[in-house]
Amino acid sequence: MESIVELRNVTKHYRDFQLRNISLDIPKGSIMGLVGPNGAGKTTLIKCIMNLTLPTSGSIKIFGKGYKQYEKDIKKKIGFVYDNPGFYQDQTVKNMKNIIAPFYPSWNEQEFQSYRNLFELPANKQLQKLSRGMKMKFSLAVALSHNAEFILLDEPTSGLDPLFRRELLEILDGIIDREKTILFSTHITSELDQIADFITYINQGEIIFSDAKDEILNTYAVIKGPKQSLSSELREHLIGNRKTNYGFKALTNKADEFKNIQDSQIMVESATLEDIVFYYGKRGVEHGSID
Ligand SMILES: Nc1ncnc2c1ncn2[C@@H]1O[C@H](COP(=O)(O)OP(=O)(O)OP(=O)(O)O)[C@@H](O)[C@H]1O
Repeated sequence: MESIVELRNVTKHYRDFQLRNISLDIPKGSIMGLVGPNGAGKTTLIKCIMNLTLPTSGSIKIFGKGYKQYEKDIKKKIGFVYDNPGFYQDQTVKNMKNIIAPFYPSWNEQEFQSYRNLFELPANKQLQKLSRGMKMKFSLAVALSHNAEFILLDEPTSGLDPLFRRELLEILDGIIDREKTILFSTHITSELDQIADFITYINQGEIIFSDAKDEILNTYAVIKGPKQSLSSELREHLIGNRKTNYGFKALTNKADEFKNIQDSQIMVESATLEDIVFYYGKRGVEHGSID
């Protein structure tokens, strides 16, 4: 499968934070969701992919090309949505669009106007007078109007009302039919349930898993049982163990093995993405200890 984005052993060192050894492939024509808690490194990773910050080490190829030689070519084919895109805030929607459009040889004015109407963006309002959600919509309308092959969205739904969030997901889902590739970061796992083909979960600067969504949902399960069933062997397979009134509750990445478990008191349930993210978040503090 052709990869639109290829990261190999990418690191980024800040004083108090490190993005560690990130290797990632985003297959052409797919939607990848990037999820992780606050401060996990999602925006840092996205900035590396956009060449807005230089990795400390490792290599990045977009459309099979490196930024050193092909920055302009690459950037023209990316639609980037985030909440501080460096637009001139004193310009109106219409003027800012006129400044941006010539940068893209494949700018599609008709498409921009149809998104502007759909998003109810007032042409003559200054950007600084738009709400956060409206600014995000403007950024989105720009990103979707120059026939970008790769669309990168950093928390595009933050600041958007639930109705528009849903509409946005439908738009993203729809444009995939036209062979585009999408990476978007979010805190809302239900959005990934709806549209993502692949999920990458990062925590503390490291990829914990990156795989096809269906594969992930098959790999993980939520395990519940009474305290007396919690053998040391069982603990080895549990992630984010939690004490409950009944006994324990945890995640496992060995769902298959638990399907055949002999202990009739242990319950095995399908895990949702929200479960997976929740239990991994608990991992550092509670792994293997409920006593
Ligand atoms: N320019 C910078 N200089 C120093 N540290 C930085 C810089 N940018 C980000 N960081 C740190 O890197 C860590 C990861 O930040 P990042 O914004 O990538 O996380 P995130 O996963 O996007 O978080 P959130 O979900 O809260 O937006 C944080 O601890 C942040 O303080």
